[in-house]
Amino acid sequence: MTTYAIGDLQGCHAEFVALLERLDFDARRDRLWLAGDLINRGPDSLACLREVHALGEAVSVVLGNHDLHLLAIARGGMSHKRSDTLQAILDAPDCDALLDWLQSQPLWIDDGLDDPDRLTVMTHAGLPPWWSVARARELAGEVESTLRGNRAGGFLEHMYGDAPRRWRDDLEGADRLRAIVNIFTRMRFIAADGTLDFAAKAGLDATPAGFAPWFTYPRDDDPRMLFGHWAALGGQTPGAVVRAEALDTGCVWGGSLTALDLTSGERIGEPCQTRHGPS
Ligand SMILES: Nc1ncnc2c1ncn2[C@@H]1O[C@H](COP(=O)(O)OP(=O)(O)OP(=O)(O)OP(=O)(O)OC[C@H]2O[C@@H](n3cnc4c(N)ncnc43)[C@H](O)[C@@H]2O)[C@@H](O)[C@H]1O
Repeated sequence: MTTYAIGDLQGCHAEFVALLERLDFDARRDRLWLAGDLINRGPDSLACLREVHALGEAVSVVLGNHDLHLLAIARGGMSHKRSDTLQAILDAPDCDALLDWLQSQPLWIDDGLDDPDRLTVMTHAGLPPWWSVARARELAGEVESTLRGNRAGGFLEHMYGDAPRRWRDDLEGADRLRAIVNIFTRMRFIAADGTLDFAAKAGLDATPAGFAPWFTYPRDDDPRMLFGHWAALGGQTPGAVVRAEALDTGCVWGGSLTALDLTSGERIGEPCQTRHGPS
């Protein structure tokens, strides 16, 4: 059995299928971790969602900001954005089943919790230095149980926003859940006091003054942290002082789709077939 972690699909279905073929992936034998943002911007989000859903127990997924955006449109009354490519999902006969499945997915997955040397965690955007693994897992669980419960619609209605920009343990209600979502699914640059920047999305040469990538801050523990979300990193984590491994190599922007073999550390790439994202 081989476990592979793959970065943001963003509707790049042809590349996803080609990558699985290149890996000789067998759902009866192998396992897949997907870093979220399965959909949006790319050409075939519906096929991506169906493909991942059909993999059943062979796949573990964390939710990304674009996955939550789809849920917010479908079930939180939010509006489409101009660059969205989500309509085919909303019009599909199996839309409800796909969305029910998506809404039940976690913000966080881990393996090897009982062994600090083997401990591997995955979230869409990363793990901030101020949360231990146990604390982060617990906080992800607060959002996951809300999404699975009867307050999900209200949560999705109030999920959007950049405030509060800094985590506090005494945050409550919608602010608390929004802060957790923003940290796990939108974080890139943070300040030393824990303030998040939501404006900068390019590479490290555009680091805003007073901020630094989340993986350049030390932690008290040393988990292996897999994340997607930040396409401009191109799969690199320059300056990292923790074990952070970037998986989003910007397939939708003309880059490639990358699979990381979690045991050997080998990276296998499938080039973008057609540049899909808006310029
Ligand atoms: N609580 C909440 N509040 C608000 N929104 C919420 C939310 N929860 C969910 N959302 C959703 O999240 C979005 C905001 O998230 P953000 O993370 O703020 O922004 P994004 O533009 O959607 O980032 P994306 O996920 O597409 O990342 P990528 O690196 O691929 O792309 C980012 C940029 O990188 C650039 N890029 C890609 N490859 C590059 C490269 N090689 N070099 C330089 N730039 C590159 C691209 O041009 C692109 O502009 C909202 O639009 C909303 O839909």
